[in-house]
Amino acid sequence: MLDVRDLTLHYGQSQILHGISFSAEKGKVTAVMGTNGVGKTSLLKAIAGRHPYTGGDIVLDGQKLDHLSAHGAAQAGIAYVPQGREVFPLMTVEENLMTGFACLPKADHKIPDHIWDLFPILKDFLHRRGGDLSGGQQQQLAIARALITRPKVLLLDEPTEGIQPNIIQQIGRVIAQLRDQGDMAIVLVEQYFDFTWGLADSFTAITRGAVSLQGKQGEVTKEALLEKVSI
Ligand SMILES: Nc1ncnc2c1ncn2[C@@H]1O[C@H](COP(=O)(O)OP(=O)(O)OP(=O)(O)O)[C@@H](O)[C@H]1O
Repeated sequence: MLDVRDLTLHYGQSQILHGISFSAEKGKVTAVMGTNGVGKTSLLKAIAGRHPYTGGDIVLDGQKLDHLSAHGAAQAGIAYVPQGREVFPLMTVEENLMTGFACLPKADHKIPDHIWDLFPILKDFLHRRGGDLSGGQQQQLAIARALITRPKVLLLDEPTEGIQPNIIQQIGRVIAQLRDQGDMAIVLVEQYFDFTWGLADSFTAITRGAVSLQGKQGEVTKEALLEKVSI
């Protein structure tokens, strides 16, 4: 279980996050929502060790993660699928996947078979360059690369952005399947409201860097959430 407690973050003098708290449980999808620029990506970057936070705590399975580096966060079990995917364009699908090995002991440097069950297209395109894949295929590759690290927490930043509807459905099925396996907490930052409403078990809405609404599915209404995350 991931606990984010009273997290603050600044870019220089400018404060972006004003004390964000939320929990993400194993076997659940926890949605973080909000309009453009409220700080969702900054929040994920802080959890993933990609940007320093200025206050608060990040706690994983009861243990405080003390301002870890990106590598340290990955080793601790936090996998991050960034907005825009950051697939290496000149490396093959296989090489992109192998970059996930960096935080694992050598004995675990093998692509597990369940990756091909989740994303059969990646097996077909194993030797194709990342940059030659479609946006949807790159998103699948980015999620697969994150899963290679055997995470306890999977952070997904806008996985449906710029992706055609049939692949969005497929990505939704993969997220549901990973949730149902029950061994990881999934944090989903997403602006596609209906996709998120249909998938998430709990919701945290952020407005101007602070939590404006929070609750489990069944506790918050669609209308109240829509009001907080619409422009
Ligand atoms: N490296 C940076 N330096 C300075 N300001 C930044 C930096 N990155 C983001 N910001 C600013 O911080 C605020 C929050 O940005 P962030 O990307 O976290 O928001 P977001 O909710 O993820 O937005 P989007 O939905 O557009 O991705 C914005 O005002 C943004 O301009």
